[in-house]
Amino acid sequence: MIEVRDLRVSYGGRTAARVPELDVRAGECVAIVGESGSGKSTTLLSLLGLAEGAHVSGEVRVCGVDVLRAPERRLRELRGARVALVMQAPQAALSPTTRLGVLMRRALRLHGVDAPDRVARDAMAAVMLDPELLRRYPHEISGGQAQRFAIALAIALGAGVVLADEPTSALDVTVQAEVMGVLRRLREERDLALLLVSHDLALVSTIADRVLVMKDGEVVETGPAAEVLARPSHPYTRELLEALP
Ligand SMILES: Nc1ncnc2c1ncn2[C@@H]1O[C@H](COP(=O)(O)OP(=O)(O)OP(=O)(O)O)[C@@H](O)[C@H]1O
Repeated sequence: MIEVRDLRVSYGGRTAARVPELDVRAGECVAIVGESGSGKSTTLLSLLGLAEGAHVSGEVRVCGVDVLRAPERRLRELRGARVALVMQAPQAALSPTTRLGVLMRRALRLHGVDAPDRVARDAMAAVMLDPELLRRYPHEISGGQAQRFAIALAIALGAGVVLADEPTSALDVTVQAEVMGVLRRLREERDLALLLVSHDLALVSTIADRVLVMKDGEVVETGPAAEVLARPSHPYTRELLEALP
C-alpha cells in the first residue's frame, strides 16, 4: 500500500528527511519514531504530496499512485477517499459551522457511497462513538472523539491506509489507549495499512510490526518492533528507550 525508495525532502537546500526504504503492506503497522524535529511529519506529509514549500525527490507509491509525479486530481482522490490522515488537532481541520453528520454524509455522497446514513452509523460504531454525536458541531466533541471521527470518516469512505501523526499526543492516557485500541482492531478487521508517527516508543511498541527510528532527518535504525525494543543497535534508540518512564 505504501512503497518509498530514496525519499529526500529538503527545505531551502537543507535536508529535513531522508528515507532510503519504507514499505507498509495491507494489515501491517509501521511506526516512525524520533524526537521533535527529526523529520517524522515531513516524511508523512510527503507521502500525500503535502509537504508545502519542500523539494521532494525519490519514489513514493501510495495505493498504486506515483505521488511525486501524479497530477493534482489523482492526489486529491488519494487524500480524499483512499488514505486517511489523522492529525494532532483534528478539530481544526473540520468546518466549525457544519455538524459532523452533515460533513460525513456530504463526503460519502461526493464519493458515491450507497446508503450514506447506514454507512455513517456503522462507521461511528466501528470506532466506538455514539452515532448521536453526528448531530454535534466539531467544537462540541473532545480531542479523542475528533480523532476517532477522523478515522470513522476514513473507513466509511473505504480508505485502506491510515497515516497518523502523533495520533494521541494531545490526549490523556486512557483516551490514548482507546484510540490505539480502535486502530489496532480496525487494522485486523479491515486489513488497514497503518503508518504511525510518534516520539513515544512505548506506545508504538504496543501496535507496530516494524519501526524506523529517525534522528536529524536520517533513519538511524529500522527493524521488527520487538527486536528494536529488545536489542536497540543505535545509541540514539537506546537513549529513546532510557527516556521512557
Ligand atoms: N515548512 C517548513 N519549512 C522549513 N523547514 C521545515 C518546515 N517543516 C519542517 N521543517 C524542518 O524540517 C525538520 C523536520 O521537521 P518535522 O516536522 O518533520 O519533524 P518531526 O520529527 O515531525 O517533529 P515534531 O515531532 O516536532 O512534529 C526540522 O528541522 C524542521 O524545522
